[in-house]
Amino acid sequence: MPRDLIVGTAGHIDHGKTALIRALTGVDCDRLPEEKARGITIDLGFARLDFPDVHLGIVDVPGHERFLRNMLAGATGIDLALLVVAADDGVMPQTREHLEILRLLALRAGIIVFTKCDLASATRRVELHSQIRQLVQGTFLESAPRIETSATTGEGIDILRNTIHDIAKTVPDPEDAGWFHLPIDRAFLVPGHGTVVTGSVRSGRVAVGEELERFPGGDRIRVRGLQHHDHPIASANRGQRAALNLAQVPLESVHRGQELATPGIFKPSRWLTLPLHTLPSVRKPLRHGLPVRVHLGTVEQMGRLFLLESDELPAGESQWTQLILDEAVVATWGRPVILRDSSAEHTLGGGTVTAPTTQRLKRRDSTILRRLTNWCTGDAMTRLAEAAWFAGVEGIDRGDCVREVGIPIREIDATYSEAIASGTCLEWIIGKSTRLFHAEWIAERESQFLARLDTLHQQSPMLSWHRLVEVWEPIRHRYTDEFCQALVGHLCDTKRIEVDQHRIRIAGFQPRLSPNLAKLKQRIVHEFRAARFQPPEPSRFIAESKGLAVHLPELFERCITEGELVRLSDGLYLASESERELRQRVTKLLATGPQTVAQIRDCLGTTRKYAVPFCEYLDRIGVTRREGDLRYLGESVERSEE
Ligand SMILES: Nc1nc2c(ncn2[C@@H]2O[C@H](COP(=O)(O)OP(=O)(O)OP(=O)(O)O)[C@@H](O)[C@H]2O)c(=O)[nH]1
Repeated sequence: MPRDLIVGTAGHIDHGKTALIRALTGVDCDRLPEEKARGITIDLGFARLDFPDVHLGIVDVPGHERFLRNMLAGATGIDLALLVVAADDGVMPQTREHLEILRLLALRAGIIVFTKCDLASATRRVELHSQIRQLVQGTFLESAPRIETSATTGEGIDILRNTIHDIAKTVPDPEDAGWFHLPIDRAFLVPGHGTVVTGSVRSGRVAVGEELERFPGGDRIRVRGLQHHDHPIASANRGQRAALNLAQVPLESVHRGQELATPGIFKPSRWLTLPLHTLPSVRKPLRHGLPVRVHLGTVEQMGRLFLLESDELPAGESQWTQLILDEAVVATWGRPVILRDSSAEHTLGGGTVTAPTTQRLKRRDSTILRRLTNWCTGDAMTRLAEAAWFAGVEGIDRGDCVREVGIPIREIDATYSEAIASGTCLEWIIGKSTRLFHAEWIAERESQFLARLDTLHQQSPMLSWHRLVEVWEPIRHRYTDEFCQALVGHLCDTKRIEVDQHRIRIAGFQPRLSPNLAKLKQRIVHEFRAARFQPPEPSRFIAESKGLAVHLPELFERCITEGELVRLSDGLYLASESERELRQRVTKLLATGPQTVAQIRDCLGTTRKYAVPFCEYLDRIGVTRREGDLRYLGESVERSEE
């Protein structure tokens, strides 16, 4: 199977790009009547150049500075550039600008083509080589082949054709992202067929009959037919020029700048975050808030610059930047963006998108800047983790990974699992969907939550529990209820909190007593000890505890958990020593034979009021056993004696 690649021209107006493509392929790319009349290229032109092992789609771009937006739309999808320089003119403004744009588009392969060499003497040609050597120094074209040609005499055309073939063979196979993406660069009507759009396929594959998503808008459209350089094809793949016949789509609704993609990958956003590099030719520093013209794929959109590191970005420097666009666009990690000034006179700079959907970020925040750098330069797992960190409470899912991490679909599962296995990310079920969160981001939320709970414990040290809503209230506006539930569940699973229905507390929390409460507790215990088998009623302490009465139930609970009191029944307590003595005395008495409640009462030196519930308590715990009016030794005692 031959490979498919896209070749694009670049260079100053009238430097012979269109004539060169005609000489190479026989195709005249200037198809508009106005282009023919004025002798200049206005819009993109297309041709093909096929070799047995590689098929090249050629995009011819205009050189005129006024049509730079069209040049950008064409240059966005190319794999190999032909930088065209007319031998008589030499390096001119758009030679420089187009080269800068190719660099910003992160192009790696290209050829320098000197045209109109029939007009240049041998000395001029030498000069030209030295001029271009200086221009391309330090760029991807530094060691590119330089071919002297003339479309008029045919000089060098065959050599150029062979060189294109050789270089095309060296262009590494672009990674197959596994999903279809085509930025639309043309739309027209074909009588009898309807609307047709064309573009360079940036990734993946589409077949006739498949459904795609169209952006902006996100509506679904069906591909009724496909063509490749005027020939019907069943499917179109990366690196091909493709024409798609769209079913039931009126021409008026389609235009350059729209994008077609496999459904579910893109998410429109008005925010793009990227490290922005300014061109050395920029005349004055770019200011924070500057209105700019943003080119992304074939899209051109007005927006503003938000500098994240300082208030100005001088020429030839880089800085983390957010672009806020007037209307939402679609991007993925690694997609190139070019910025021009608002009046479209100068290219200012560009970069590749790191965060395609992250909303406004805090400026001058070292954590954010460090994490953005990780997201930009890290391996797939690091990028995924950072995307999850920036997604915060939203988390990310597998679909988001394609867009935010820039990895092929087939690698998602492995990267996703690695992030979980390494402990970098946590996978939680939120409502009905499974989302991935950054473990550190979650840890920060957990600390906030625990700190809040701790504050409540400190404010009410006697209270063992707090209502969940009370803990959650101050921060709930930032998180969904489903997220709150997942967070509490995780804190509980990891044994950092205890949950009792809608009440929570820090695991192992023991209420602390204020001095007044400690005194009250001491008095209670003292009185129970002194009263022995005629214990006071708890309600007795209400009057004397004044404002502390509300804490009495908890105070009694605490006396029990600390082993000072034993609860015999509702409202009836004994000091622990008395309860032990009760069991011993009654056991001893019953060892002599069965006894009535009255006999037990006398043995304990108490009243009937207490003797009856004491006996019932002893029955319950198996110390005694009732038969009619008599009490016998219970099972637990008999067992312990066996
Ligand atoms: N003598 C000579 N003239 C040439 C050659 N190639 C192109 N020309 C002439 O140069 C002029 C511009 O050529 P084009 O091919 O339209 O230039 P272009 O770079 O495509 O122009 P734009 O796309 O408008 O920027 C035309 O009049 C061509 O006939 C060449 O090799 N020798």
